[in-house]
Amino acid sequence: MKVRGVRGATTVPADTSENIFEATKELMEEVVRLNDIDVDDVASVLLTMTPDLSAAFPAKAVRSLPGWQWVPLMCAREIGVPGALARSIRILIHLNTDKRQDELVHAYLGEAVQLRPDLATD
Ligand SMILES: O=C(O)C(=O)C[C@]1(C(=O)O)C=C[C@@H](O)C=C1
Repeated sequence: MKVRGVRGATTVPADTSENIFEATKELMEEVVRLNDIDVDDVASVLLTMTPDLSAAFPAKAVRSLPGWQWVPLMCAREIGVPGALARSIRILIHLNTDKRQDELVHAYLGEAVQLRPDLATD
């Protein structure tokens, strides 16, 4: 078992707490599904949002998932690089796993697929 990182990113159409909550839950559930993650193997989760998002803490959405209330979470602001993809939420899950780093599947949903086209699966 080693600690590995698995990533995800998504966007929201507007800066509302509902959008942030729903998009974060959807993204987390997709990364969990793609990698068959057991919450007991998760060390921590880092979440970032671009500077144009501030209506809610995305950590709250993660904590609402069944079994995730004890996982250490941290939200931070993404660097505001000019021209970067707007209204973006990113997650980095630190996971204890027997998988190699290249066996983990990262999820870039919707418009966020353009952030890492090299990782696109479809
Ligand atoms: O993977 C992403 O979400 C990206 O936007 C790409 C990238 C990178 O260049 O590796 C850039 C900024 C983020 O903080 C994380 C990773």
